[in-house]
Amino acid sequence: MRLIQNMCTIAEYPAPGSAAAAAAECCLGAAGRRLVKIAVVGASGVGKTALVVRFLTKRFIGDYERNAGNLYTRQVQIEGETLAIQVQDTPGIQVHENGLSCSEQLNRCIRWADAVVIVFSITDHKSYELIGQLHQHVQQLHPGTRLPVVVVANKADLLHIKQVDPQLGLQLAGMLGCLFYEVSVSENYNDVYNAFHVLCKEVSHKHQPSSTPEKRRSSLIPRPKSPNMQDLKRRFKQALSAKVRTVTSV
Ligand SMILES: Nc1nc2c(ncn2[C@@H]2O[C@H](COP(=O)(O)OP(=O)(O)OP(=O)(O)O)[C@@H](O)[C@H]2O)c(=O)[nH]1
Repeated sequence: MRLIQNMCTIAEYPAPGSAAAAAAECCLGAAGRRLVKIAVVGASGVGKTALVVRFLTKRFIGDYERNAGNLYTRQVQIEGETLAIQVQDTPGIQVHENGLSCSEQLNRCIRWADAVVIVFSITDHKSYELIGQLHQHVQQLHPGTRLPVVVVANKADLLHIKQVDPQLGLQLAGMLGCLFYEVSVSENYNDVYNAFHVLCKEVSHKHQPSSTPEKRRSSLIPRPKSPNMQDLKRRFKQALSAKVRTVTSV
């Protein structure tokens, strides 16, 4: 859903891929911040907008209108480094008899992302059933790489009307190789923050070069041989040639 209330703390960005979004990325680049792009996906009504807004503003505002797909930005500190995060809220996914129905807009958002949050609601079994297919779809749109994904089970405060045991979400996430968070966007900010934070950390580590050019260069410089080894080799050769000489002289 789209946020109705005026949120001055959130910088709202146009859709990914547009000229304005590219300009926004350039600005962030110029500020020298590494950029982490996260898409939030899931069935309709599971609380995607509420989750994004909670993460960005710490507030839960229960009143939203249908989501047109907004892009927001904020900065976070990950292991002493300030990263710029762009979070793309997406329209709810529809399910048809023959599987998922993902619009081209949604596919563009997923391709654009460095990481994905897949949300379901514990009060909606159908939203849980989507997770597997959605995860597969995300990975198909990123061939040749394993995109970091976190599965979020939302509305943990509504236990009296739950249709899915959060434990099932944990098991499924484990099978898919994803991180898992059970949250109540309405009641708990910390869990929401942790879900995004851990994802940013994973992306940040993934993008970190395994070794710096300086390290690589130094590993190419041959190490000086141990004088003892050289000495040993010389003595071994001498002994060998002496033996050869004795053999040929016989
Ligand atoms: N009780 C409770 N309600 C929640 C929670 N999170 C979201 N909601 C409510 O669930 C409804 C749907 O939330 P949205 O954030 O609009 O859901 P969405 O996934 O963005 O929906 P679409 O835009 O249709 O895809 C709203 O009325 C929210 O107030 C939660 O943790 N607990």
